[in-house]
Amino acid sequence: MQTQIPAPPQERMAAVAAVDLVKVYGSGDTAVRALDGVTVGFDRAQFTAIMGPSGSGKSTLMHCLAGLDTATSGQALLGGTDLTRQSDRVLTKVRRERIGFVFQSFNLLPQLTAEQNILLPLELAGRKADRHLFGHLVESLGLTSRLSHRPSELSGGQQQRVAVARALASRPEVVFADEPTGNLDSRSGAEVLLFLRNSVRELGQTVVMVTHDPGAAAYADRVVLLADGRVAGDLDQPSLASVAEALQALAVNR
Ligand SMILES: Nc1ncnc2c1ncn2[C@@H]1O[C@H](COP(=O)(O)OP(=O)(O)OP(=O)(O)O)[C@@H](O)[C@H]1O
Repeated sequence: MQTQIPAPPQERMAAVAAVDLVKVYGSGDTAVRALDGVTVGFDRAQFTAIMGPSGSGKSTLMHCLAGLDTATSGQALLGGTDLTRQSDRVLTKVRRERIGFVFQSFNLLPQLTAEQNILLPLELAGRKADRHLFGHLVESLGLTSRLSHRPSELSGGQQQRVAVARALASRPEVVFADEPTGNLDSRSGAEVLLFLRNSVRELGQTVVMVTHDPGAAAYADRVVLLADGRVAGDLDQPSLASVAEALQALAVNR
């Protein structure tokens, strides 16, 4: 008799995963193997930082996992969806409806108010805002009195907090943050990182962040280290000291 192997329960499946992911830019003598067989999973309701030396493939990995770039081979899985097999039309829909983005440069629309910026992805997806979640995000990000302001009337820290609210307002399966504190002073940066960490703890949000800053990575539950397009380390409950030490070891071994 054949034994049926039960499928893994949904909650145990990684929110996002790369399976033997390869990305080659260009061809022939000038080809660059930016990802060289990366296999890694990012659990639900966990805050993971991706770190590694410049050129190690951090942005490429994030872009492939977010459907912003296509891998050469392997799988980029969001829930059960392999993004490497989807059309541009489907990828646009996936990015709009299932992923939240926070970029270093905020990327707010200058002609819209903070509130309009926060609600724009929901509007584009034809979905109604969850007013309770909206209220919670705005209040805990300290934006209540800033909702009618345009980005030019906000500080960098406030603009990034609007971008964070925008990323979370649709309850996406994952928030990808690319150097979210890169343009912020240390206090504003800490506010954004604390909020991201709380959104994982309190809202069960999954967050994957690329950063160069060991201090920022220490807010995460886990740090995945890349070197030369491969996974080169994995730290649970990282501290500033353990992250700095791991990065130092990578630099020495290069
Ligand atoms: N569009 C592209 N065309 C050709 N090569 C590219 C392209 N984008 C990235 N690369 C190369 O792929 C490799 C990985 O780049 P990637 O930007 O993913 O690294 P990174 O770890 O994010 O670097 P950094 O920390 O400097 O931002 C590098 O060698 C880079 O030069």
